Amino acid sequence: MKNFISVNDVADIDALVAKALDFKANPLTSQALGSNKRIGLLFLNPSMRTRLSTQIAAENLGMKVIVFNVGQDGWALEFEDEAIMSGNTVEHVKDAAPIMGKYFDVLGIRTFPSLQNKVDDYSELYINQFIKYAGIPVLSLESATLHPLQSLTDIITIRETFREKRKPKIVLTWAPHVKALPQCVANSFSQWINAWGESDFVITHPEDYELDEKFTKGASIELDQKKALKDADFVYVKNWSTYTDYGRIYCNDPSWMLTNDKLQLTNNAKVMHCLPVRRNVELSDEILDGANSVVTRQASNRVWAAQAVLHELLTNKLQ
Ligand SMILES: NCCC[C@H](NC(=O)CCC(=O)O)C(=O)O
Ligand SMILES: NC(=O)OP(=O)(O)O
Repeated sequence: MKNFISVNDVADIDALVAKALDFKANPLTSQALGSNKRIGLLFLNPSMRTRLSTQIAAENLGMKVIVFNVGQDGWALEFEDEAIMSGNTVEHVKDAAPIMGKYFDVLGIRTFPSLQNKVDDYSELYINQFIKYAGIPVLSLESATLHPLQSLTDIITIRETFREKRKPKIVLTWAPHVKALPQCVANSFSQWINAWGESDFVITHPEDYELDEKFTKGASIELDQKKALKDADFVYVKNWSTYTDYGRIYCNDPSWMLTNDKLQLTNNAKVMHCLPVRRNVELSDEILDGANSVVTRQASNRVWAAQAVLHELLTNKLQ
Protein backbone atom coordinates (compact mmCIF):
# COMPACT_ATOMS: atom_id res chain seq x y z
CA MET A 1 0.00 0.00 0.00
CA LYS A 2 1.57 3.28 -1.19
CA ASN A 3 -1.05 5.75 0.09
CA PHE A 4 -4.34 5.27 1.94
CA ILE A 5 -6.97 7.46 0.31
CA SER A 6 -9.81 5.04 -0.48
CA VAL A 7 -10.73 1.35 -0.59
CA ASN A 8 -8.97 1.21 -3.97
CA ASP A 9 -5.65 1.28 -2.09
CA VAL A 10 -6.53 -1.98 -0.32
CA ALA A 11 -5.60 -5.28 -1.96
CA ASP A 12 -7.54 -7.47 0.49
CA ILE A 13 -10.12 -5.95 2.89
CA ASP A 14 -10.51 -9.13 4.97
CA ALA A 15 -6.74 -9.41 5.44
CA LEU A 16 -6.56 -5.77 6.60
CA VAL A 17 -9.46 -6.35 9.02
CA ALA A 18 -7.70 -9.47 10.34
CA LYS A 19 -4.50 -7.46 10.83
CA ALA A 20 -6.43 -4.81 12.78
CA LEU A 21 -8.04 -7.46 15.01
CA ASP A 22 -4.59 -9.01 15.60
CA PHE A 23 -3.36 -5.60 16.79
CA LYS A 24 -6.44 -5.28 19.00
CA ALA A 25 -5.43 -8.55 20.70
CA ASN A 26 -1.70 -7.67 20.81
CA PRO A 27 -1.11 -3.94 20.33
CA LEU A 28 2.68 -3.84 20.75
CA THR A 29 3.88 -6.69 18.52
CA SER A 30 5.37 -4.42 15.81
CA GLN A 31 7.12 -1.72 17.84
CA ALA A 32 10.39 -2.20 15.95
CA LEU A 33 8.78 -1.43 12.56
CA GLY A 34 8.15 2.23 13.35
CA SER A 35 11.17 2.93 15.49
CA ASN A 36 13.09 5.92 14.08
CA LYS A 37 10.11 6.74 11.84
CA ARG A 38 8.06 9.91 12.22
CA ILE A 39 4.49 10.66 11.15
CA GLY A 40 3.08 14.17 10.68
CA LEU A 41 -0.65 14.57 11.24
CA LEU A 42 -1.96 17.69 9.52
CA PHE A 43 -5.38 18.99 10.46
CA LEU A 44 -7.07 21.60 8.30
CA ASN A 45 -10.33 20.87 10.19
CA PRO A 46 -11.42 19.79 13.67
CA SER A 47 -11.10 16.21 14.88
CA MET A 48 -11.18 14.25 18.12
CA ARG A 49 -11.26 10.52 17.32
CA THR A 50 -9.08 10.54 14.21
CA ARG A 51 -6.45 12.72 15.84
CA LEU A 52 -6.19 10.67 19.05
CA SER A 53 -6.57 7.18 17.61
CA THR A 54 -3.99 7.76 14.86
CA GLN A 55 -1.48 9.08 17.41
CA ILE A 56 -2.02 6.04 19.63
CA ALA A 57 -1.74 3.70 16.63
CA ALA A 58 1.53 5.31 15.53
CA GLU A 59 2.94 5.10 19.06
CA ASN A 60 1.93 1.43 19.27
CA LEU A 61 4.12 0.89 16.18
CA GLY A 62 7.05 2.69 17.82
CA MET A 63 6.69 5.84 15.69
CA LYS A 64 7.19 9.44 16.75
CA VAL A 65 4.24 11.73 16.08
CA ILE A 66 3.91 15.44 15.38
CA VAL A 67 0.41 16.92 15.15
CA PHE A 68 0.11 20.19 13.25
CA ASN A 69 -3.18 22.11 13.20
CA VAL A 70 -2.44 23.75 9.86
CA GLY A 71 -5.91 25.22 9.60
CA GLN A 72 -5.43 27.04 12.91
CA ASP A 73 -1.68 27.52 13.47
CA GLY A 74 -0.04 27.27 10.05
CA TRP A 75 0.26 29.65 7.13
CA ALA A 76 -2.84 29.60 4.93
CA LEU A 77 -2.10 27.14 2.12
CA GLU A 78 -2.83 27.63 -1.57
CA PHE A 79 -3.75 24.48 -3.52
CA GLU A 80 -4.53 25.75 -7.05
CA ASP A 81 -1.68 25.37 -9.52
CA GLU A 82 -0.59 28.63 -11.17
CA ALA A 83 -2.52 30.71 -8.62
CA ILE A 84 -1.60 34.39 -8.35
CA MET A 85 -1.30 34.54 -4.60
CA SER A 86 -2.39 38.11 -3.96
CA GLY A 87 -5.25 37.08 -1.63
CA ASN A 88 -5.32 35.38 1.77
CA THR A 89 -3.21 32.32 1.02
CA VAL A 90 0.44 32.67 2.05
CA GLU A 91 2.22 29.49 1.01
CA HIS A 92 1.68 27.08 -1.88
CA VAL A 93 1.31 23.36 -1.19
CA LYS A 94 3.96 22.91 -3.88
CA ASP A 95 6.45 24.61 -1.53
CA ALA A 96 5.14 23.30 1.80
CA ALA A 97 4.54 19.62 1.00
CA PRO A 98 8.11 18.74 -0.13
CA ILE A 99 9.41 20.14 3.18
CA MET A 100 7.00 17.93 5.08
CA GLY A 101 8.24 15.08 2.91
CA LYS A 102 11.72 15.72 4.34
CA TYR A 103 10.56 16.04 7.96
CA PHE A 104 8.32 12.96 8.00
CA ASP A 105 8.19 9.35 6.80
CA VAL A 106 4.38 9.32 6.53
CA LEU A 107 1.96 12.24 6.26
CA GLY A 108 -1.67 12.15 7.45
CA ILE A 109 -4.08 14.85 6.27
CA ARG A 110 -7.59 15.87 7.40
CA THR A 111 -9.57 18.14 5.09
CA PHE A 112 -13.29 18.76 4.58
CA PRO A 113 -15.19 19.76 1.43
CA SER A 114 -16.29 23.35 0.84
CA LEU A 115 -19.79 22.09 -0.05
CA GLN A 116 -19.86 25.08 -2.45
CA ASN A 117 -18.29 23.60 -5.55
CA LYS A 118 -18.97 19.94 -6.34
CA VAL A 119 -16.38 19.64 -9.09
CA ASP A 120 -13.60 21.01 -6.88
CA ASP A 121 -14.58 18.94 -3.85
CA TYR A 122 -14.96 15.72 -5.85
CA SER A 123 -11.59 16.24 -7.54
CA GLU A 124 -9.99 15.84 -4.07
CA LEU A 125 -7.58 18.63 -4.92
CA TYR A 126 -6.11 19.05 -1.41
CA ILE A 127 -5.14 15.46 -0.73
CA ASN A 128 -4.03 14.89 -4.32
CA GLN A 129 -1.75 17.92 -4.19
CA PHE A 130 -0.11 16.53 -1.04
CA ILE A 131 0.37 13.16 -2.77
CA LYS A 132 1.86 14.94 -5.78
CA TYR A 133 4.31 17.14 -3.88
CA ALA A 134 5.14 15.41 -0.55
CA GLY A 135 6.95 12.42 -2.03
CA ILE A 136 6.10 10.21 0.97
CA PRO A 137 3.09 7.97 1.75
CA VAL A 138 -0.08 9.99 2.41
CA LEU A 139 -2.78 8.79 4.77
CA SER A 140 -6.29 10.26 4.56
CA LEU A 141 -7.59 11.34 7.94
CA GLU A 142 -10.86 12.18 6.09
CA SER A 143 -10.87 14.07 2.81
CA ALA A 144 -13.43 16.07 0.85
CA THR A 145 -15.41 13.03 -0.29
CA LEU A 146 -14.17 9.98 1.66
CA HIS A 147 -13.24 8.78 5.15
CA PRO A 148 -11.46 5.45 4.64
CA LEU A 149 -10.11 4.99 8.20
CA GLN A 150 -13.68 5.35 9.45
CA SER A 151 -15.01 2.81 6.94
CA LEU A 152 -12.30 0.27 7.74
CA THR A 153 -13.22 0.70 11.43
CA ASP A 154 -16.86 0.15 10.55
CA ILE A 155 -16.14 -3.16 8.82
CA ILE A 156 -13.91 -4.25 11.71
CA THR A 157 -16.80 -3.51 14.09
CA ILE A 158 -19.33 -5.37 11.95
CA ARG A 159 -16.94 -8.32 11.59
CA GLU A 160 -16.34 -8.68 15.31
CA THR A 161 -19.97 -8.10 16.29
CA PHE A 162 -21.72 -10.41 13.80
CA ARG A 163 -21.04 -14.09 14.49
CA GLU A 164 -23.55 -15.84 12.21
CA LYS A 165 -22.60 -17.77 9.05
CA ARG A 166 -25.02 -15.86 6.76
CA LYS A 167 -24.36 -12.38 5.36
CA PRO A 168 -25.65 -9.54 7.59
CA LYS A 169 -28.23 -7.05 6.33
CA ILE A 170 -26.68 -3.58 6.66
CA VAL A 171 -28.79 -0.43 6.29
CA LEU A 172 -27.29 3.01 5.84
CA THR A 173 -29.95 5.52 6.81
CA TRP A 174 -29.95 9.27 6.35
CA ALA A 175 -30.81 11.23 9.51
CA PRO A 176 -31.80 14.85 10.09
CA HIS A 177 -29.25 17.54 11.04
CA VAL A 178 -29.18 21.29 11.52
CA LYS A 179 -26.15 21.90 9.26
CA ALA A 180 -25.21 20.95 5.72
CA LEU A 181 -22.70 18.12 6.27
CA PRO A 182 -20.29 16.41 3.85
CA GLN A 183 -21.23 13.21 2.04
CA CYS A 184 -17.84 11.64 2.82
CA VAL A 185 -18.75 9.23 5.62
CA ALA A 186 -21.76 7.92 3.68
CA ASN A 187 -19.82 7.77 0.38
CA SER A 188 -16.95 5.95 1.99
CA PHE A 189 -19.10 3.51 3.96
CA SER A 190 -20.99 2.66 0.73
CA GLN A 191 -17.79 2.25 -1.24
CA TRP A 192 -16.24 -0.10 1.35
CA ILE A 193 -19.36 -2.17 2.02
CA ASN A 194 -19.86 -2.67 -1.73
CA ALA A 195 -16.21 -3.59 -2.27
CA TRP A 196 -16.31 -5.95 0.72
CA GLY A 197 -19.34 -7.74 -0.78
CA GLU A 198 -20.13 -9.64 2.41
CA SER A 199 -23.57 -8.18 3.14
CA ASP A 200 -27.04 -7.41 1.89
CA PHE A 201 -26.64 -3.62 1.67
CA VAL A 202 -29.54 -1.15 1.59
CA ILE A 203 -29.37 2.66 1.59
CA THR A 204 -32.37 4.71 2.63
CA HIS A 205 -32.78 8.48 2.41
CA PRO A 206 -35.40 11.12 1.58
CA GLU A 207 -36.03 11.95 -2.07
CA ASP A 208 -33.26 14.03 -3.67
CA TYR A 209 -30.60 12.86 -1.19
CA GLU A 210 -29.08 10.28 -3.52
CA LEU A 211 -25.30 9.93 -3.21
CA ASP A 212 -22.81 9.69 -6.07
CA GLU A 213 -23.52 6.40 -7.87
CA LYS A 214 -19.80 5.84 -8.16
CA PHE A 215 -19.88 4.85 -4.48
CA THR A 216 -23.38 3.40 -4.06
CA LYS A 217 -23.52 1.13 -7.13
CA GLY A 218 -24.27 -2.38 -5.89
CA ALA A 219 -26.47 -1.27 -2.97
CA SER A 220 -30.29 -1.34 -3.02
CA ILE A 221 -31.83 2.11 -2.65
CA GLU A 222 -35.13 2.14 -0.71
CA LEU A 223 -36.77 5.52 -0.09
CA ASP A 224 -39.19 4.10 2.49
CA GLN A 225 -37.11 4.01 5.69
CA LYS A 226 -39.43 1.57 7.48
CA LYS A 227 -39.25 -0.92 4.61
CA ALA A 228 -35.47 -0.56 4.48
CA LEU A 229 -35.08 -1.23 8.21
CA LYS A 230 -36.97 -4.53 8.07
CA ASP A 231 -34.79 -7.37 9.42
CA ALA A 232 -31.63 -5.24 9.45
CA ASP A 233 -28.69 -6.59 11.49
CA PHE A 234 -26.88 -3.23 11.44
CA VAL A 235 -28.23 0.28 11.05
CA TYR A 236 -25.63 2.92 10.19
CA VAL A 237 -27.02 6.36 10.91
CA LYS A 238 -25.60 9.45 9.20
CA ASN A 239 -26.68 12.81 7.91
CA TRP A 240 -25.41 14.17 4.62
CA SER A 241 -26.32 17.19 2.53
CA THR A 242 -27.66 16.84 -1.01
CA TYR A 243 -25.25 15.69 -3.70
CA THR A 244 -27.07 16.45 -6.96
CA ASP A 245 -28.03 20.04 -6.10
CA TYR A 246 -24.81 20.26 -4.17
CA GLY A 247 -24.44 20.92 -0.43
CA ARG A 248 -28.04 21.79 0.50
CA ILE A 249 -30.56 20.85 3.15
CA TYR A 250 -33.79 19.85 1.39
CA CYS A 251 -35.31 17.89 4.25
CA ASN A 252 -35.15 18.18 7.99
CA ASP A 253 -38.04 15.89 8.77
CA PRO A 254 -37.49 14.74 12.39
CA SER A 255 -39.41 11.55 11.67
CA TRP A 256 -36.23 10.28 9.93
CA MET A 257 -34.47 10.06 13.33
CA LEU A 258 -33.99 6.48 14.54
CA THR A 259 -36.01 5.61 17.66
CA ASN A 260 -36.65 2.43 19.65
CA ASP A 261 -40.01 2.07 17.89
CA LYS A 262 -38.28 1.88 14.52
CA LEU A 263 -35.63 -0.47 15.89
CA GLN A 264 -38.46 -2.96 16.50
CA LEU A 265 -38.64 -3.44 12.72
CA THR A 266 -35.07 -4.72 12.61
CA ASN A 267 -33.46 -7.98 13.61
CA ASN A 268 -32.43 -6.44 16.96
CA ALA A 269 -29.95 -4.40 14.90
CA LYS A 270 -26.74 -2.92 16.25
CA VAL A 271 -26.72 0.83 15.68
CA MET A 272 -23.61 2.55 14.33
CA HIS A 273 -22.54 6.18 13.89
CA CYS A 274 -19.10 7.63 13.15
CA LEU A 275 -19.50 10.44 15.75
CA PRO A 276 -19.67 13.29 16.61
CA VAL A 277 -23.45 13.05 16.80
CA ARG A 278 -26.08 15.67 17.62
CA ARG A 279 -28.26 13.97 20.23
CA ASN A 280 -32.01 14.08 19.67
CA VAL A 281 -31.52 15.60 16.22
CA GLU A 282 -29.53 12.96 14.35
CA LEU A 283 -29.93 10.12 16.87
CA SER A 284 -32.17 9.78 19.92
CA ASP A 285 -30.94 9.44 23.50
CA GLU A 286 -32.87 6.19 23.81
CA ILE A 287 -30.86 4.64 20.97
CA LEU A 288 -27.47 6.10 21.93
CA ASP A 289 -27.87 5.10 25.58
CA GLY A 290 -29.55 1.78 24.77
CA ALA A 291 -28.18 -1.76 24.51
CA ASN A 292 -28.08 -1.80 20.69
CA SER A 293 -25.68 1.10 20.24
CA VAL A 294 -22.11 0.08 19.36
CA VAL A 295 -20.82 3.63 18.78
CA THR A 296 -18.22 3.54 21.57
CA ARG A 297 -16.85 0.18 20.45
CA GLN A 298 -16.80 1.51 16.89
CA ALA A 299 -14.82 4.64 17.89
CA SER A 300 -12.40 2.56 20.00
CA ASN A 301 -11.70 0.38 16.95
CA ARG A 302 -10.32 3.45 15.17
CA VAL A 303 -6.96 2.71 16.85
CA TRP A 304 -6.71 -0.77 15.30
CA ALA A 305 -7.79 0.41 11.86
CA ALA A 306 -5.13 3.14 11.89
CA GLN A 307 -2.51 0.73 13.22
CA ALA A 308 -3.20 -1.85 10.49
CA VAL A 309 -3.00 0.81 7.77
CA LEU A 310 0.18 2.39 9.15
CA HIS A 311 1.71 -1.07 9.36
CA GLU A 312 0.96 -1.58 5.64
CA LEU A 313 2.36 1.84 4.68
CA LEU A 314 5.56 1.30 6.68
CA THR A 315 6.05 -2.22 5.38
CA ASN A 316 5.66 -1.00 1.79
CA LYS A 317 8.06 1.89 2.43
CA LEU A 318 10.74 -0.49 3.69
CA GLN A 319 10.48 -2.77 0.63
N1 LIG B 1 -15.24 13.18 11.11
C1 LIG B 1 -16.49 12.62 11.14
C2 LIG B 1 -17.64 13.46 10.74
C3 LIG B 1 -17.33 14.86 10.29
C4 LIG B 1 -18.50 15.69 9.85
N2 LIG B 1 -19.32 16.11 10.98
C5 LIG B 1 -19.49 17.37 11.29
O1 LIG B 1 -18.97 18.24 10.66
C6 LIG B 1 -20.41 17.67 12.48
C7 LIG B 1 -20.53 19.15 12.69
C8 LIG B 1 -21.67 19.57 13.59
O2 LIG B 1 -22.44 18.73 14.08
O3 LIG B 1 -21.78 20.78 13.74
C9 LIG B 1 -19.38 14.89 8.88
O4 LIG B 1 -20.53 14.66 9.16
O5 LIG B 1 -18.89 14.50 7.81
N1 LIG C 1 -15.41 9.96 13.32
C1 LIG C 1 -14.45 10.90 13.24
O1 LIG C 1 -13.71 11.00 12.27
O2 LIG C 1 -14.33 11.70 14.33
P1 LIG C 1 -13.41 13.01 14.43
O3 LIG C 1 -13.96 13.99 13.44
O4 LIG C 1 -13.55 13.44 15.85
O5 LIG C 1 -12.00 12.63 14.08
